[in-house]
Amino acid sequence: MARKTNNGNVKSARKAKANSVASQSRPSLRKSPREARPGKPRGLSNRRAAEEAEIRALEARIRAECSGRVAATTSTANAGQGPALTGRLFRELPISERTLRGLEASKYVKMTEIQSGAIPLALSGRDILGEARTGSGKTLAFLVPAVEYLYRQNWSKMDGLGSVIVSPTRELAYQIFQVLTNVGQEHEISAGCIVGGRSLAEEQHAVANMSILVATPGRLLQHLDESPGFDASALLILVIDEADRILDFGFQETMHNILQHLPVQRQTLLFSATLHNSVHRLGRAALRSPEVISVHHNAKSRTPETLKQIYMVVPLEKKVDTLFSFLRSHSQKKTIVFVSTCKQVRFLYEAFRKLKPGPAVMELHGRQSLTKRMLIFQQFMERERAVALLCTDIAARGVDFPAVDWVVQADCPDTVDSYIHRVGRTARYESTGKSALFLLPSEKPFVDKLLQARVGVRAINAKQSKVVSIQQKLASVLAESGDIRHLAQRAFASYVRSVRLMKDKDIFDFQALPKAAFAESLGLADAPEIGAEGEGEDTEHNKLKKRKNQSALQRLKDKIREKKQAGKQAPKQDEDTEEELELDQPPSSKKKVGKWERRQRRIAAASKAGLEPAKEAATEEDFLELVEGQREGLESQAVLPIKKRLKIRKDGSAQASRQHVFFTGKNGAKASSELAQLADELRAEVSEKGESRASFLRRVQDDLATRDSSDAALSRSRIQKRHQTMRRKERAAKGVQDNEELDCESESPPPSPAPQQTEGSLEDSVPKRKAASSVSKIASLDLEDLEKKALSRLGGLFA
Ligand SMILES: Nc1ncnc2c1ncn2[C@@H]1O[C@H](COP(=O)(O)OP(=O)(O)OP(=O)(O)O)[C@@H](O)[C@H]1O
Repeated sequence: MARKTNNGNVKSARKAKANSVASQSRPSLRKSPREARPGKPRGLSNRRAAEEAEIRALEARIRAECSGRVAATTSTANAGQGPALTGRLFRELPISERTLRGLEASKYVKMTEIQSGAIPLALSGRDILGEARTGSGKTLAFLVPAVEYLYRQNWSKMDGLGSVIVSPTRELAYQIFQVLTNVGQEHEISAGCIVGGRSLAEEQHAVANMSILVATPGRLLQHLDESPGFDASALLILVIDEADRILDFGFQETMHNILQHLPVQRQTLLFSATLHNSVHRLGRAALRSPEVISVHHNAKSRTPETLKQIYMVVPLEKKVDTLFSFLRSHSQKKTIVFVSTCKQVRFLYEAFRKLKPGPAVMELHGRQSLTKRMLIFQQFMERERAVALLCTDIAARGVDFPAVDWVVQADCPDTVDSYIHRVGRTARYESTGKSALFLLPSEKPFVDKLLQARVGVRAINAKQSKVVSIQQKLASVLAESGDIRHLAQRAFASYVRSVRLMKDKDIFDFQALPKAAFAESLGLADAPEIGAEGEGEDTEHNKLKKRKNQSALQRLKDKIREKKQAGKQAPKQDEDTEEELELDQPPSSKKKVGKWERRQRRIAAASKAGLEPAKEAATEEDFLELVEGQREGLESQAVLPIKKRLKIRKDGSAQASRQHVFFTGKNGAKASSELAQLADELRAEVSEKGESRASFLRRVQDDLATRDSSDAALSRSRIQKRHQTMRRKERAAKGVQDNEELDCESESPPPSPAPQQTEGSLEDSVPKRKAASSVSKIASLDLEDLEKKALSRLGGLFA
């Protein structure tokens, strides 16, 4: 049985037994299994003798059943017509009992199309270029031949590296390795997984003894270059999974260097759900007259038929609200959310952790440590529902999370191929799934590209009533936490930069991005600058530049905010601390609670986040509505109006520039409400006269807004004048002249000093009762004044 070592490698507990025998001779390079075997002495035990007999029988069967050449492109008979499984059993293949037991223990009995197409050819020693839809079982299509080849060669650790599987990401490498340990559990073959992010020295000790390695390209090359005793010169079989991604990731050079270390005479298998031209180019360099197995070549759709795909047109400034609302409406689902950059993941994760959309949120991106990535990966695998994984494209390829209900692409992918891989994280194998793509209005041409590539998507709108605005909440979160504000700035900058760097300028229009509104939607006061370097980040240089361009008022506000935040600054967490790994609702620490209690908790959480609890129960059907009058798959105008709200920051300043800002003086508050009442009355009157309600409303509101502050100042000066007049009259009644009074004052004991009159502290200069009556009088005076002016204007308009 295989056992795991500390560094995650798997070794056979009994592999040493055969080593001494195997090391006596190495198989010659690029021999067919049949040719390679005779030079290799085998053990003498009965079991070994039985295995020898089995191997001989297998080789005979492979020659008879698998060696016939096939056409350059093979499409299976029922390509794309039905379930992934064919009627063919693994047991029918010429493979060892050990592998069969491993497959059956993992519940693999029947083969999928790509397996039944590729495995027999691979067993016969052919090079293969294999293309099949996401989730169609490509992993077994290359693992079974890889294990079998080594078994038939009686390969041991003394022979060096016999088989290597190259994967573009650590997560995928880890997953392939897990499948390998299941399928190969009965074999006495040592296997390991080597990926970046671990100690090279620790791995160096182990790799020299490995017969099969699953590796990321960079780390593999590092070992080939630097690890003493690591010998790949006798390699039998090279597998490149997600070959196109390996090239996209810029691993071309690395792959070519790796190939320099490998024998020319070897078998090579190359697999992906999307094989494009660059893969064929690599294929020419790495493969010898390959068989092209393209299972879904003639299928109606390039994506699984059990996948329902929709898209929504979401303006950039509504994206975060829409994503939050989507998760809230699908709180019991298992969802993967893709965004363009690590920094967006970081920000959304921290923000959503605070605002709690409903499902537990998790984050996965390339800036996490390996340990953390693996932990999150494992945790998301194990969660069955009520969880949302926010991630970058590192989780887009190959990873096989079970039972994912929804894939949401919050940012448009760079290519159709990326789209196909992302949505492929759901509807895997025989299960169903759904995907939603958010497109900016300027990105709508991407739909045509999808349709041209045989990817059917339907236009859907989000129901307006189900989209909640979290902008105000985000602004508060940012005001409270300097760290999250910093993340928001970085998320903004990295997204904008990513759009600018996109190659497809027909889809990605950097100029069309509503940057200020986008920044506001993230809770930021204004858009961070996007410069050539250190873009949008809080570098000293950027801060200085920003300050220079700001108004004096803005600078003062920022200063106050910074001071406040300095007081509240939470202790900074180390990026890789274990606390950060904890989920919002870790399943292990959860006590079993009743339905009622769960609901109460949900309500409490929702009200804490300032959200109405009733909405939390909304279902996906409540959230989505089909765009009417649209042909399936065609573009639509899916606009998502979201209620405009007055955004008041913690420091009291209003956020949106076109908002009506109320006068905040003690008298002003009253005046404002009365003015609003007047405006209402006038509106009713005007609608009778037939003026457009909207234009009138705008006019009166503008008028009121500009007048609020000047009226308040006017009121104060009138009160002052009236008081002075009253005092003068009182004195005149007493027969005292102003100058006499002054003289008197200098001679008599000094009266208590008159309070200084400052703006907004009018009542302090007069007795309280008097002040109150004055305020109401002044307010009504102003109203009369305004009313007269408004009516005279209306009279002019409607005369
Ligand atoms: N023959 C089979 N019988 C039952 N389940 C299978 C079989 N083959 C594969 N599966 C299951 O189907 C799922 C998808 O398989 P796999 O990850 O190999 O797909 P893939 O084609 O490599 O997908 P991707 O293109 O996304 O990498 C896995 O959960 C796997 O266990």
